[in-house]
Amino acid sequence: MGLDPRLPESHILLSPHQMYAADTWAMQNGTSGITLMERAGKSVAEVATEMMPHNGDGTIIVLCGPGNNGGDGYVAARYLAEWGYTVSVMPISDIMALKGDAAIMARPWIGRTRPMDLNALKSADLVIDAMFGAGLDRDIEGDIAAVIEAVNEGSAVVLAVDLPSGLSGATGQVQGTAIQADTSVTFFSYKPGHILTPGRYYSGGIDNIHVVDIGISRDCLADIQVNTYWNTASLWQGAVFHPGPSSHKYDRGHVLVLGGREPALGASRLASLAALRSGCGLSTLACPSESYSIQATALTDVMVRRYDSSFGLLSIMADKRINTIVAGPGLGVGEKTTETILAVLNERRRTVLDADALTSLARQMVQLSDYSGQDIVLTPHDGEFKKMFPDISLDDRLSAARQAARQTDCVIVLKGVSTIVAAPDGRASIASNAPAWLSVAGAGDVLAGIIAGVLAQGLPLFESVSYAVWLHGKSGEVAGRGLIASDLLPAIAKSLP
Ligand SMILES: NC(=O)C1=CN([C@@H]2O[C@H](COP(=O)(O)OP(=O)(O)OC[C@H]3O[C@@H](n4cnc5c(N)ncnc54)[C@H](O)[C@@H]3O)[C@@H](O)[C@H]2O)[C@@H](O)CC1
Ligand SMILES: Nc1ncnc2c1ncn2[C@@H]1O[C@H](COP(=O)(O)OP(=O)(O)O)[C@@H](O)[C@H]1O
Ligand SMILES: [K+]
Repeated sequence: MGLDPRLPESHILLSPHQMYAADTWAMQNGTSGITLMERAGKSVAEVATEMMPHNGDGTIIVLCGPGNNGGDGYVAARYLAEWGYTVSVMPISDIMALKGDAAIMARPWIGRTRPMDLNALKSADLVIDAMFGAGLDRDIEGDIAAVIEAVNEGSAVVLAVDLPSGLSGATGQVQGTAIQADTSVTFFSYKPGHILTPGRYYSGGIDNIHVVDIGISRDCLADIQVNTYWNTASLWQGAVFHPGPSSHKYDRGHVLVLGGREPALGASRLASLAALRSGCGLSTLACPSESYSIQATALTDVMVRRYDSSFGLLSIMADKRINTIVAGPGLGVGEKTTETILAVLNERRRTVLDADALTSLARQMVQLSDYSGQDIVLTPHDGEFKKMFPDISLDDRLSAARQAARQTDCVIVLKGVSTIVAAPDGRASIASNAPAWLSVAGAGDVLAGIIAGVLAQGLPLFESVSYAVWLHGKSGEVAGRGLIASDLLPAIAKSLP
């Protein structure tokens, strides 16, 4: 079982560097490194027993690396041997070169230590991967890569200690090659690499990543600048708006969606309906005269207005109750769209820029940072991101989203399997709840509408956008396999927390 996302602070993610700070804090406040390692290794052994036949049959091999991850491995091997399992250690480096806590923990190991044997690894029942964890600092190559490949090709069930070896805890990327684990045991908190993809899959999937308490007090967090979060209820539940008995629709905001011309008329309809479903009080779709009658006929719950120029748009926006704008879905790419967006931005409402708006802005190189201090959300998928930020590499998506947020002073929603929300102040959330079948035409339009519908309710920006991304993923799960974008609309209502 993974961590319960409703637990307070379960959303905190610590990078490997921050985790070192937490370990150090614990050691300076009375818990020795040996004690932490003893608890870490014991918890690994406990999880291992759940992965083995209960009659004690089967063989376990513990692959031990040159650092403290290897130290955890020696402790786990000792407990498993004590509990009657057939366990051996296969070190991947010279045992005499072990240092510090790992050297101390290797000493009491009196069980079988065997030389590297790839065939034995392939046919073991369980392999415990204690090669590298937080200390991975370069790509895996050569003999160690061959060990990893043998484990991945073999039939053994694999338990990773802290992180699958070869996986970066900071980025979720594979460095050279990585262990494909069935289960992982990590300490104190998840790391970003467990939630980001592909790291989440290498770690065994979110339900198979155990977070265990090794006695580090939460007080350490006061000294660590936590700024990365798992996008779950514990992050935003305090910020979600629950209408009270006397609440009125005007308390819940009014979203204006800018619609365009054929052939993408459905996109803006999806966004305007998604906004309503997400709890805003009113939703209006403004569209050019030529598409007015089509949109007005298609929509019952959304008000439809016409505008043919920026001036026309401004007269609609003279209604100050309109507090959130969505521009992009079906709007068309070009100078006219850029002009419309600039007119909207000057009105200083909360604004979601998606799809065609992003492509248009990328072509015109508008300085979004000129609108600094305004609540603007950009929702690029990878293609749009590359056009908007050609100088930012997407190899490390978390850093990329953060960099773009800083550069534009906007909130960036970098869409994908693990959608990232990054704020200009450095905070970022990573979602893990979107099912693969959410990737359908129009799903992005629905997301833009959900974000606007939540933002219209006036709650804090970063938490609101993170919540909206979660709600979108949850709606995909509720709508189920085979969904089309419009199926998400009724599913939003069923997914509201
Ligand atoms: N006292 C502590 O600090 C605790 C540490 N813990 C464990 O310690 C781990 C971190 O320990 P370390 O900092 O020693 O780091 P690791 O044990 O993850 O690895 C560091 C060692 O691996 C080598 N290395 C890194 N990348 C390599 C590559 N690509 N190819 C070959 N060699 C490579 C480094 O040169 C170094 O010798 C955590 O992941 C966790 O499992 C836990 O026991 C809890 C307490
Ligand atoms: N493999 C995947 N698993 C889960 N969600 C995904 C996956 N691929 C894409 N998504 C999500 O699907 C949505 C697609 O949005 P987008 O690319 O804008 O599509 P469109 O423009 O057709 O509406 C985004 O919310 C994205 O995060
Ligand atoms: K490991």
